[in-house]
Amino acid sequence: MGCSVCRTRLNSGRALSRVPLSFTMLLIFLYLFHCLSGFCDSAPKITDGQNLMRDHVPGKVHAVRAELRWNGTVSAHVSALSELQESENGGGESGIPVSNTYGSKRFPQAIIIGVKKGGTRALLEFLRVHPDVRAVGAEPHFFDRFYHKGLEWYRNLMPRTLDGQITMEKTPSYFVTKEAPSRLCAMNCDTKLIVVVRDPVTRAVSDYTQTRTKSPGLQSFQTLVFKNCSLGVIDTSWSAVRIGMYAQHLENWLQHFPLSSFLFVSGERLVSDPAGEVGRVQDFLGLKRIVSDKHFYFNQTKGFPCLKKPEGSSRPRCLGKSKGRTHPHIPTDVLQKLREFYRPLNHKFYQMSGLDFGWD
Ligand SMILES: Nc1ncnc2c1ncn2[C@@H]1O[C@H](COP(=O)(O)OS(=O)(=O)O)[C@@H](OP(=O)(O)O)[C@H]1O
Repeated sequence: MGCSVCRTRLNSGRALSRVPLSFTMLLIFLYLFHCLSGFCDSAPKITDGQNLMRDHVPGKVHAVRAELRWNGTVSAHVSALSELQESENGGGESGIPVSNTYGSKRFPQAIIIGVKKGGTRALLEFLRVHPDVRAVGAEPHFFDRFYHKGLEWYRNLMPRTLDGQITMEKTPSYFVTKEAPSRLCAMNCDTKLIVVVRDPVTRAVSDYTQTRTKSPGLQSFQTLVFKNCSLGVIDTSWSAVRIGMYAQHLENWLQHFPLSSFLFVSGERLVSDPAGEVGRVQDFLGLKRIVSDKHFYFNQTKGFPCLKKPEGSSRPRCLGKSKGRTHPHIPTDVLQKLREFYRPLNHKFYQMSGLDFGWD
């Protein structure tokens, strides 16, 4: 019995030694193929990654997936994929920490600095469809609220980018923050600045609508907008009014940046012709015009253009409920007074920017 076992072992040993090298290679190849199909228990599954990325998948992920199909180095590429997920999620927007080392965190080369309620979120989401744009999801508020945290804190918030990709963020309050231009210039005076502007009257109503959503007991618009109601004097200390005084804010920025650093985007045209406005932005950023008409459709229920395929999703998506709210009715004479107040300021802004937005 013992001898027969020994004989068997000896025979199988000899047999094994005769196994051709090519057969071993075939086994290795089959194993790698098995893993790449997502069945290796020890390796993270690509399908899991896809679920994590359901909201934001950068264009570069497709390239990484392609590499996953054609190369055998599974773990390196899975970690690259994880990195892209984290970057796209604005360094943890999904709440799922993913470790990675792919690309590098850079200061933004372009920032959407304003204006509040202008359509800044729509613009950023449209730009994120571009494979060469990487952006922080949340508003960093570095140059207004968190400047004391230092530049490294700010840089760390940024998604990792590959060479040739543009890092972006949007914080609409920068446009009205006195210190923001000098602070931003101290970081990089060549930063490209994008300002989405919207008719200041509608913008003020939009701003008021948002505040009222948060504080339902808020006084009426007409109570807040006047310093002296009977004389029709507008209260410029009310932020909903002050933010729309674009010429004044631009003047502050022009102390530190040349006009050529700015691109003014029409908030109205961003709704009526999103591809046209995004086209201008892509040119300004020196990007190939990839985001085009074919990326948008008009959603009748929402009443706004939506993305057919947002970054990271194969399903159409509109912006959330806080974008495109129904505005309350404001008496026409109140709106008229506000329009008159803004008229000279708008004209000054048209002169300064070299663009007539046709608000009056
Ligand atoms: N495609 C699309 N979908 C939804 N909403 C759109 C879109 N394009 C522009 N807008 C307008 O964006 C307004 C909100 O502006 P912001 O994103 O700059 O607001 S915020 O400052 O970040 O709070 C928001 O203002 P309200 O309509 O007053 O809600 C919209 O009018």
